[in-house]
Amino acid sequence: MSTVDIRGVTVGYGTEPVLRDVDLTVPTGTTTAVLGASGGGKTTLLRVIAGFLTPDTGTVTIGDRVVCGAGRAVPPERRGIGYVRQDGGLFPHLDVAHNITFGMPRAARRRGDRVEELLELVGLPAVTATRRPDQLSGGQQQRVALARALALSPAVVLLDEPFSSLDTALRASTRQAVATALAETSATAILVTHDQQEALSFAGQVAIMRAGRFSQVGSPREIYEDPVDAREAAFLGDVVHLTGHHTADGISCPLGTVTARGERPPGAGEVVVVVRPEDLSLTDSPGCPHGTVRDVDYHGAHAMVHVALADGTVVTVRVPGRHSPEVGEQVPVSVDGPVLAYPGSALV
Ligand SMILES: Nc1ncnc2c1ncn2[C@@H]1O[C@H](COP(=O)(O)OP(=O)(O)OP(=O)(O)O)[C@@H](O)[C@H]1O
Repeated sequence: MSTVDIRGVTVGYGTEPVLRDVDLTVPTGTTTAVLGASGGGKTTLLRVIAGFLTPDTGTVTIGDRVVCGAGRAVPPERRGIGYVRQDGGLFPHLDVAHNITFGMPRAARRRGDRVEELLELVGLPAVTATRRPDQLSGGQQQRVALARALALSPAVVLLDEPFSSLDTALRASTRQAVATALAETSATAILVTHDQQEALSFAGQVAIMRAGRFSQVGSPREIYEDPVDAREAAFLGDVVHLTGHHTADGISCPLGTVTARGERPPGAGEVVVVVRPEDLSLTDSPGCPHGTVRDVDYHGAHAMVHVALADGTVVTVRVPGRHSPEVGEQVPVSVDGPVLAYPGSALV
């Protein structure tokens, strides 16, 4: 049983802390994605968990063992952790089999079927074993890197942006293979990424890191559908930001009078109304505004339709690609899903 528990971790490289009083619990056998902008401290967190960096304060517990803090510092090789780096970090002069068995005790290395077993686990054919890294695609190299990380049956696997160098198609298939392999080994995994789609689709829990702190930790749906503020909503996906005002009937905004879910705090004054383009539609409803299609970004499966409403506000509506209207058309815009509201004024 290897829950990873991080409590009150503060750490930096100089005078300024990079992580400030960070808490995170990753339940045993689950995957958490740490999502954040570049430079936010994601890799630093992995380094602390792995034991490459000692925090100034706080503790890291793996299972029932405190691995750092409270006067203890278990060295990296004794933490039971597998680490997959952004570039895979394979030894270029060794074939795949030797890359995978590199850290294994000699007795285990002699058991030839372990390599085959690990290759199968990450979805690679047994013939791959004799190839060198430069004879593999980027996605295959990342799968070998995972196989190597899993070779010692670690309780915890840390993945530092392992898919970021791959192109879109390879990225999706490699991600799927890695997710399946992790599920089969029941390892507790932490994936660091700055890709929102990757975080939402890969992990059971997503932790948003902003300036060295977690601004929100929750399931992918909680994070996407109920972000803590307007900035985080925009970080997680496309949004329409509008200024609204409280009235007796709800919040009045350019889309009409709407009822906001999850307003923080509920009450008075001006608010930022946040709605996702997929929660708007080009259909008529009582009291809905109309506008003129100003521009259409066609993406095949869907299109982003930019509509200028009568008061000059421009909103973006996501529609199925085959339903995209022509520029200049007059269209209604209805709210078709949840609306969020936060204190303050719309961001521009
Ligand atoms: N070895 C180091 N010495 C000094 N500063 C460092 C070191 N490593 C990282 N930093 C600084 O710490 C901050 C956080 O870096 P970190 O690599 O943890 O961020 P990140 O969220 O993983 O970013 P990215 O997504 O770009 O990899 C950055 O400002 C970075 O410049």
